[in-house]
Amino acid sequence: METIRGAVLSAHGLCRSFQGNRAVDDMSLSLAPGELLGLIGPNGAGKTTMFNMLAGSLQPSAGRIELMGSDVTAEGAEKRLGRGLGRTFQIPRPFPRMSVLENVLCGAQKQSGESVFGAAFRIGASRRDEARALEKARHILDFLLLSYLTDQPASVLSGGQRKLLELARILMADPKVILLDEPAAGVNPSLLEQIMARIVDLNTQGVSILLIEHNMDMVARLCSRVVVMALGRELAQGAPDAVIREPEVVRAYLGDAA
Ligand SMILES: Nc1ncnc2c1ncn2[C@@H]1O[C@H](COP(=O)(O)OP(=O)(O)OP(=O)(O)O)[C@@H](O)[C@H]1O
Repeated sequence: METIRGAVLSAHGLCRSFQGNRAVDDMSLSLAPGELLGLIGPNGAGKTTMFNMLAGSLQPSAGRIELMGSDVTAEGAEKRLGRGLGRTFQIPRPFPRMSVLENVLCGAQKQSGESVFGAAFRIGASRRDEARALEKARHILDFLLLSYLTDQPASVLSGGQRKLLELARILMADPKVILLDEPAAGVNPSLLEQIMARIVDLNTQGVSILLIEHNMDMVARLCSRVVVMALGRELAQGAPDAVIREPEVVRAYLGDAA
C-alpha cells in the first residue's frame, strides 16, 4: 500500500509472530490527517496485534512506525501518548473503586509522561494546576454525557459507559490520533449511537482516528475508507460498501464463520 503524504500515522512492513505463527506479516498502513479509517477483518486477522504495535505496547520484529513525521518504532506506549497517540482497548479496565472523575484524572498523561493526577496533586503543586485538571476532566465528562456519573465508582458502569470512560481518560492527554479498538462490542444500541456521535465530533474537531470494528453498519456510517486484514496481511482497501463485496473479502469472512 502506498504511504499517504503527510500521514499522521504510518506503518511500513510491520511483522510480528507468536510461537512461529505470523500474526502480522509485512503490513503497511497510513492514516491521513483528519481521516477516520476503518481496520476490519475476520477474527484472528491480526488487527489487535497491529494496534498493539502502533500504540507501542508490542515491538514489531520488523518494520517501521512513524507518528506525525517522527520514527517512533523504538518508543513505548507512554512516549507515544505524550506525542499525541491515544488508544482504547477492546475490554476497558477502569479502577473499579475509584470514582469516574478520579479515573479520568489518573488516566491522563502529560507530555513528560507524568500523570495529570500526579502533577495536580503532588505536594507543592499549585491549586491552579489542580483546578485546571479538574475543570478539564469535568468538561470531558460533559462532552461524553457522563457527568451524571461523575462521583459514582467505576464499578457501577455498564460496558458501553466503560468505553466512554476510557475515551475520557485518553482525551485528558489531548490526542491528535486515536486508535479505537471495537468501541461497539457489547454496547447497547442507544449508547452505541452516543459513542458514534462522539467519535464523529472528535473527528470533526480534527482528531484522526483508526477504528477496529466488527459492526459493519457502524464502519459504513463512520468511515469513508477501510483496510481489510486477513491472515496478518492487507487483503483489500477502499470504500466500505465496495470492499465488503469483493470476492476475496467475502471468502475471508466465510472462512472465519466456517
Ligand atoms: N499474545 C499472543 N500470544 C500468542 N498468539 C497471539 C497473541 N496475540 C495474538 N495472537 C495470535 O495472533 C493472531 C492474530 O490475533 P489478533 O488478536 O491480532 O487478531 P484480531 O484480528 O484482532 O482478532 P479479533 O477480531 O478476534 O480480535 C491470532 O492467531 C492470535 O491467536
